[in-house]
Amino acid sequence: MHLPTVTLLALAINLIVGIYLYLLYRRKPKDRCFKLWSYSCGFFVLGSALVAMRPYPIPEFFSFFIADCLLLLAPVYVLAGLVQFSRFRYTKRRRQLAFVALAIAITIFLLSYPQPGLLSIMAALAIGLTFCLCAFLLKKSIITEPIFTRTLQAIFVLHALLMFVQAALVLFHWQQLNIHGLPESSIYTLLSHILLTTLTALLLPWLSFLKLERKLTLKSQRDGLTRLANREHFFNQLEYYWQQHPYTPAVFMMIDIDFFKKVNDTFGHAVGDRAIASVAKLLSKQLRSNDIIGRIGGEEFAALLIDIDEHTALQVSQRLCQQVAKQLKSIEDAQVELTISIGMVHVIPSYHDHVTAFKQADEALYASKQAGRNTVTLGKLHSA
Ligand SMILES: Nc1nc2c(ncn2[C@@H]2O[C@H](COP(=O)(O)OP(=O)(O)OP(=O)(O)O)[C@@H](O)[C@H]2O)c(=O)[nH]1
Repeated sequence: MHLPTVTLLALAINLIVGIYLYLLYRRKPKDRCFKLWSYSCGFFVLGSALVAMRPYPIPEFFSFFIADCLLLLAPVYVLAGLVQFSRFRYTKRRRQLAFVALAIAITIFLLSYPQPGLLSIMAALAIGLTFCLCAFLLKKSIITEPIFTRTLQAIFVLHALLMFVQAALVLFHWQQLNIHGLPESSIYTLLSHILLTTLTALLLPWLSFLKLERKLTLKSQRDGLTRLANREHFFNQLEYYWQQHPYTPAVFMMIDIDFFKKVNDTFGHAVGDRAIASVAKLLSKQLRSNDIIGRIGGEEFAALLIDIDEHTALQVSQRLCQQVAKQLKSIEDAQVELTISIGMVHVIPSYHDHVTAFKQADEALYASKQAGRNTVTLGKLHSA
């Protein structure tokens, strides 16, 4: 294997990917990750170019110390770009810690650069640890595309292992290090390092595309006013539940705000909107996180309470009515006295189809309205 040729190829690819990422950043300046990753490619290219100059008479300060600092900054910038795809909170304290860690690494590089072997070990360990952090961040990723995130994570872990192997190789061949501060046997780890870096640079932009896709999907499933599932998404979730849990009992619930027309007529549409949003917030707070809830009409909501018996469901729904009446006595200084009516049916998906459940719950809701509102009616369902 001719190392200079492979290095040149990797430099060219990273340069092209770096320019491509920078152009993406110029097109979408809000996606700062593209800028960070394009800088990362730039650092890798500059660092590798300086490393390639080691056999030539240029000061070791540049070909060793500066080169290894640049090579370390490459994964650090990858890491910084990954933060926005994870649930990791980048607090002020964590930022300070990151700067301290980077400053320590650079000081160690500075102290060890006259000793190329030692510098190789330190650089490999620092780069390896940074790749471990990248894999850790991806574990907390908001991207729900397991094949993609796991592939990228595997590349980071492999890269980290490779760097640790390289450090071990230098340590075990301390007496026979070449001009680069590396043993001859490390040529394969170096080659793999170059290939993995290039592969990472090619894969990273996908993260941003997947995030955009996720954002658009979420937007199309949510109701703009309440942030609950919209009608279509609610019924999709319902169908999915019917298929996945045929024998788990559940309660299908229809919820409607009472005399809402009067609220609009008396206080105006803006207060009406706030009232709908407040009821939605209270309902989702009162239900469990695995229950399904959506806004299926103007002032009408539907919910599926999962794995629950009739008696408990009655208690839950009565509590919902009480809490709305108790907590929503005013909206933005307007003395709005909100109440809700509920109609519900107890279902076992394999015995009852969801269209009939919806119809029966709606009839039960009508019965609650007829009974004077601010009340709950439990409808009866016949097996399909
Ligand atoms: N502010 C606001 N009002 C809405 C929205 N969607 C529907 N509405 C209003 O909600 C009202 C619903 O009125 P009705 O269906 O007659 O029912 P109600 O007045 O609540 O009476 P009952 O349901 O019988 O207790 C209508 O006036 C709609 O214009 C919305 O998104 N925002």
